[in-house]
Amino acid sequence: MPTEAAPLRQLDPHTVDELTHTARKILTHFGSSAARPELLRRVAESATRLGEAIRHHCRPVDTDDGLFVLRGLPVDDDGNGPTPAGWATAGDSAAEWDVILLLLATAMGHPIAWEGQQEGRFVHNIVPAPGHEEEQTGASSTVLLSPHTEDAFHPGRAHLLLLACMRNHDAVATTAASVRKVRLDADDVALLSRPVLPILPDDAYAEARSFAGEPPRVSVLWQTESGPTLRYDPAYTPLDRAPADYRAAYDRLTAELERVSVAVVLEPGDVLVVDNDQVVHGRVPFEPRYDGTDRWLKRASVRVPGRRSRPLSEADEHGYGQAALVAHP
Ligand SMILES: O=C(O)CCC(=O)C(=O)O
Ligand SMILES: [Fe+2]
Repeated sequence: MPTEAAPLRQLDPHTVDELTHTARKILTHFGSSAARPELLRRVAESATRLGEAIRHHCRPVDTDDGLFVLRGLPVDDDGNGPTPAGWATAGDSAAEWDVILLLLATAMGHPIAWEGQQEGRFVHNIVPAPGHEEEQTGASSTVLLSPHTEDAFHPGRAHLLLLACMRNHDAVATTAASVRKVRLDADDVALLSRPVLPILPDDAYAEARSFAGEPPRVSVLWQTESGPTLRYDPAYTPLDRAPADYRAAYDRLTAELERVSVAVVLEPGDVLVVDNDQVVHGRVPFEPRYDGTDRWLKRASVRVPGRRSRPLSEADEHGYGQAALVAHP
């Protein structure tokens, strides 16, 4: 898989100062990055005052890569302390970055959280966790995290995913594959645009996995005015229930996504912004260190108001009883 330069949006020093000072002020005022309604309100107010440069850097993805990297923000490696041993104990580790991500997310749309994931936090900590090495979740390490749409099981899933790198000593790559680079014949596209199979909730959602309702069947591909979009998570798609021709088309999509996949090695301070309708992302396997110096990302999810990138029928889905919490809608 080629390590390709992702489109880079380099922040200038003035913009970096503006963002970090704003975040520091908010954090000092609230004492914690835990996203209480008052903090989210303050973030929303502050975001409207951010300068034109930030707004420009936070514009939608504008290439078929379906992603970009914001670079230039500082990470205080010593000040951040050890990499948390799991999201549950992360607390206010690198809390200033939680606020920076919320500001960036707010400049792009509405940050969202899930009641059922990481205790409803708006910014998740992605770290390898003992006992979870082989899962298909962000807490895994020794297995390939296969390409997926984030929260593919849910109609309220993010339009944009922000992954900020705090630490990545072993240069472990995030993978990304854009549906806009995939070549499929018209029959495959037609087949995969039909709602044939459901996408079940992933292991990060304990409650949703025991939801009693009938799983809705969903389209994997969807055509929009600006090009195709996708909703894809093979690890949670019961492919054995589909007819052979559908499975074959799905396999060809998988092979194409593999062909166009790129490896993005995030450096501390990088914020990878992925369009969750155009790009599936994953991560290569790695050996966890479990010594406080492990790879450490922070993740925020964004809904973009008014975006029309998905089938209207998604509005009827139950979302397995999971509610997305939307900040300042
Ligand atoms: O660890 C990564 O690079 C990506 C993990 C992931 O899939 C996620 O955080 O949603
Ligand atoms: Fe993910």
